[in-house]
Amino acid sequence: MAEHAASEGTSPPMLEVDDLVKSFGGLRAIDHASLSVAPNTITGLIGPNGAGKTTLFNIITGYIPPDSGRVRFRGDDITNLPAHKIFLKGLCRTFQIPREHPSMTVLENLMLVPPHQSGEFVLAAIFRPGKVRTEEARIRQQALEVLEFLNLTHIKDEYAGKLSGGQKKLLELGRILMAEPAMVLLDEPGAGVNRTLMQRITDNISYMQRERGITFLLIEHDMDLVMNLCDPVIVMSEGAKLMEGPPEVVRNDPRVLEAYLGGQYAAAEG
Ligand SMILES: Nc1ncnc2c1ncn2[C@@H]1O[C@H](COP(=O)(O)OP(=O)(O)OP(=O)(O)O)[C@@H](O)[C@H]1O
Repeated sequence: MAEHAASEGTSPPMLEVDDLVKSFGGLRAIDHASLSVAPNTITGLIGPNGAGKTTLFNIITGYIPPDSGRVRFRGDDITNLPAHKIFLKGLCRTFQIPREHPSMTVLENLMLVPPHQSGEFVLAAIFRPGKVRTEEARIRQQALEVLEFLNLTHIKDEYAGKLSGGQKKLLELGRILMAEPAMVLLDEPGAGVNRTLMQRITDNISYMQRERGITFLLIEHDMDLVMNLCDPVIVMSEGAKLMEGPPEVVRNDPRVLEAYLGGQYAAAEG
């Protein structure tokens, strides 16, 4: 974590959001939001309900256009690019990776992920079967390694539709590893999972950042997960960045408490 702090400011940002604005009718969901994510960090994005976190993710990943402002990924302006082009640039959101195919095995599900497999093309299979076989063998080997890493080898031949909710979440992380993106946006990876599984998910995200150099930006309401995993933490409130800092600083900042309590009071009054 200290390494991140040391490298901040020296390396160019992985992701930059510059003065974004997005309104839905009369409601300004994103209100001149600017923030950046440093490479090789697990950056947390927190904030009360309605702060604009999901809308921000939707704009970054090309699902909705902003009214104004820019998004840059590894220095490239990606504002208004279609979602699939952003994905191919290496910025991936978990649900962009196709959902598991319930009638295929866990192993087959992983093997489907990498883009541009020549095995997908019938003509390639007919005219260059050797190349297809080699590539398939390589992808199979990669999938087996991912399964071993996630401790899922014992269920590699199970149908994905039969997995428990927690196993499906781990398979989702496996699909990220297969896609080899530069950056992943995660929307509440800890939602609806028990503590043991939460720990496995946390460990896996840490591993992907540490060993594979993947940068993460994750929305999470579970403060334990945020405090254990993320550094820095960005706090959003009313459509813009309220503050950013290491988890222990954010946790104790009175502005953050006020933003959350304000939201709760508003909800209670509403
Ligand atoms: N498609 C939409 N049409 C109209 N209003 C929307 C739309 N999407 C989001 N909003 C509104 O924009 C505001 C920000 O919502 P958003 O979902 O981005 O917040 P959030 O921080 O992700 O909240 P939560 O933590 O509850 O998921 C909210 O007031 C929401 O009702």
